[in-house]
Amino acid sequence: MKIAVLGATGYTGLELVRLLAQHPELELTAVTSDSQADVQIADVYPHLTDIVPHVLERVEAERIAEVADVALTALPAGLSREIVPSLLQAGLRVIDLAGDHRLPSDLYAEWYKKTPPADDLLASAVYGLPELYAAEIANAQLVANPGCYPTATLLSLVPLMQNGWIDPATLIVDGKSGVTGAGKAMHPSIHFAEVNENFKAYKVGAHQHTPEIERILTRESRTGKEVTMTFTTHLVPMNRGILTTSYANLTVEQTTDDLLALYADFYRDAPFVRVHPVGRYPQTRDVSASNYCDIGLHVDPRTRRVTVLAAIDNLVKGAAGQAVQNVNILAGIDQTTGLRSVPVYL
Ligand SMILES: NC(=O)C1=CN([C@@H]2O[C@H](COP(=O)(O)OP(=O)(O)OC[C@H]3O[C@@H](n4cnc5c(N)ncnc54)[C@H](OP(=O)(O)O)[C@@H]3O)[C@@H](O)[C@H]2O)C=CC1
Ligand SMILES: CC(=O)N[C@@H](CCC(=O)OP(=O)(O)O)C(=O)O
Repeated sequence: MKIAVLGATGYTGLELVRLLAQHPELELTAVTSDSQADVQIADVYPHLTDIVPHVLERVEAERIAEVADVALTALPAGLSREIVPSLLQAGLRVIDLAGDHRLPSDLYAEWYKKTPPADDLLASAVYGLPELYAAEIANAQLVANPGCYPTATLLSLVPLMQNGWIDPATLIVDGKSGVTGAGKAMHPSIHFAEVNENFKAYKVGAHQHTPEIERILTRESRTGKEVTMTFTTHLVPMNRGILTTSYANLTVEQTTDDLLALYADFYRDAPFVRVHPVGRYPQTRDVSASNYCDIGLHVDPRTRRVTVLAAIDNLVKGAAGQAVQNVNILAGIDQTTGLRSVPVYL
């Protein structure tokens, strides 16, 4: 299958290029950029010298459809919405890494403060979390690749939601992200001096991933009751990685061992989810540059609350790796193809 990466000069786009350059069955055939059009990608990013020969081009749907079967859009929110319809019309299948096709139009307008895509397009988009929706992804024309925080949060909470073992009204999620999560566009709040030797919350009560997480948890909830949660995101002075910590009251008398057995069973066929044993908890270093999501949990017998932790690499399982996993599913090949790389511990 031939693949085009739109927004190849951005952080997730570059990660897509890296993964596709070493993928045994997918072929990278086009890369786009607006600011660096007509320049060889290796001249912009010398680490790609002698590895990726492509010249960056401007987005032109018909031309991309001539050389590719699938377009991966690693573009800013709002821009994907403008470009995706022309890609679909040109006959491409699309995996959108931006948030534009993950929410119904009212929630998108409210949380992204942008004009939403057309309702029929949103209705046709499949939410691309392979551990839950692989069958739907396989036949999709448009896949909405999940957000980074939602990937870690959903994988760490869905087993409990499906079984009704937590009270969703008590759910609190803390997210911590490395700085590449914000993309390469410079903003004063992510200036080196603002981030280095500092730790701060951001978008408190206003993070755009809140409705994405709540909707999928509601869809997967045993009771079907609408889930609302408290969600607070924090910026960590490191390049890659997300760690989420979720807290909720248990509705059952289960122990840590019981819950871990549930998770082990739930993810028995999920090659990228690793459930830690009792007393071991995920850390970002264990998943860095890999497509793994590590999960660990603890039931506090004093409070009857569970703490669930998950770690992912925001650029890989939180974006580009998950997108390649989704392409593998579209292509009908093993979903781990090209994604089995060992995490980079140091
Ligand atoms: N970073 C992360 O961890 C995650 C990001 N996402 C989402 O994925 C998308 C991409 O994110 P990220 O890679 O971080 O973003 P970046 O800001 O790093 O990259 C954006 C890309 O879009 C291109 N671009 C910007 N404006 C235009 C334009 N007008 N026309 C054509 N191309 C344009 C840029 O190319 P150039 O500047 O060369 O023109 C660049 O290649 C975003 O929607 C983001 O929210 C999702 C999950 C995780
Ligand atoms: C550290 C940091 O700033 N991270 C970004 C992640 C953005 C993102 O992934 O945006 P969409 O999923 O909405 O496209 C944030 O928290 O907004």
